[in-house]
Amino acid sequence: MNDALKIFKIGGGIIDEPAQLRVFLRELSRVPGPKVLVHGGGKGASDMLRALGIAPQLVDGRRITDAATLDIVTMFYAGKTNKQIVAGLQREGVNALGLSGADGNLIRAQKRPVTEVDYGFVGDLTEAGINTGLLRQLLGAGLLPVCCAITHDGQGQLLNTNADTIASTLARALAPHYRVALHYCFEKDGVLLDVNDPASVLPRLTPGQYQELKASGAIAAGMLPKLDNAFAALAAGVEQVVIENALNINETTKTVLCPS
Ligand SMILES: Nc1ncnc2c1ncn2[C@@H]1O[C@H](COP(=O)(O)OP(=O)(O)O)[C@@H](O)[C@H]1O
Ligand SMILES: CC(=O)N[C@@H](CCC(=O)OP(=O)(O)O)C(=O)O
Repeated sequence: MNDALKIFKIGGGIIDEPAQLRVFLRELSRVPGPKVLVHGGGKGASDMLRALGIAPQLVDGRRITDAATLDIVTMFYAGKTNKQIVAGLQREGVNALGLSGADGNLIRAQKRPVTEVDYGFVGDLTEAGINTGLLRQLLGAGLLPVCCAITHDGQGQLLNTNADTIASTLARALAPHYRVALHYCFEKDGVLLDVNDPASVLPRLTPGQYQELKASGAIAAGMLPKLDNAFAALAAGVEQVVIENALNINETTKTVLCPS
């Protein structure tokens, strides 16, 4: 039987709040067994772009990434954010190793083709682009890989890739080698029936319920691409997919996705 592996994803809402990030990293250090952490940081990147006089542009939750934007998000995700998270894990006694997709050829992507929207330097992923051999070696050496949202195309071009998609694709690529649990962690306790009522956490969610709640507007905005990625992982052999509060990853309140 394969070993268990937990993949955690955190986004900009948590990363932007140093006290919350610290709580998450402490809780993560208490989770037993091999782990991978994937992080975004979209909120802070948008703040930094604005501070530098560039208006952030997002379409369906995906950032339009021109050359100047790519430079800044690379510095922000693969530099400041990744290294602060790694340093935070070291403080908790966890030997973390920060990586972009170019490092060790970890994540090779394809520049998104131009259709009605030109996303610029945005990378699309397939499971074949994930260097599972490297991840298995790092995990075998007792390291905790910390992966940021920057990938590469193998021809020297860095690309910006949505971090929810990276987490889902890593989980799918590693599913033949481990019993993978994928944890999407954010600032709420799970998927809510009413986004304004923190107590309305759905303990389980099926694809059918998701479609109904999407049609009624109860599930919207950033939760849509997150759940699309999450259900794709579940359908592709990832054993468990949960949506939960980054501050309470060792607690029981969360949304567990069910195949039917
Ligand atoms: N039904 C829902 N339950 C929980 N969150 C929801 C729901 N519908 C919309 N959302 C929104 O989705 C957001 C999460 O997506 P996003 O901001 O992209 O997260 P992250 O940056 O952590 O990846 C929540 O902060 C919330 O505002
Ligand atoms: C192409 C694309 O959209 N890339 C994302 C990568 C960061 C991310 O996904 O951050 P969160 O997890 O905090 O949303 C972006 O630049 O916003």
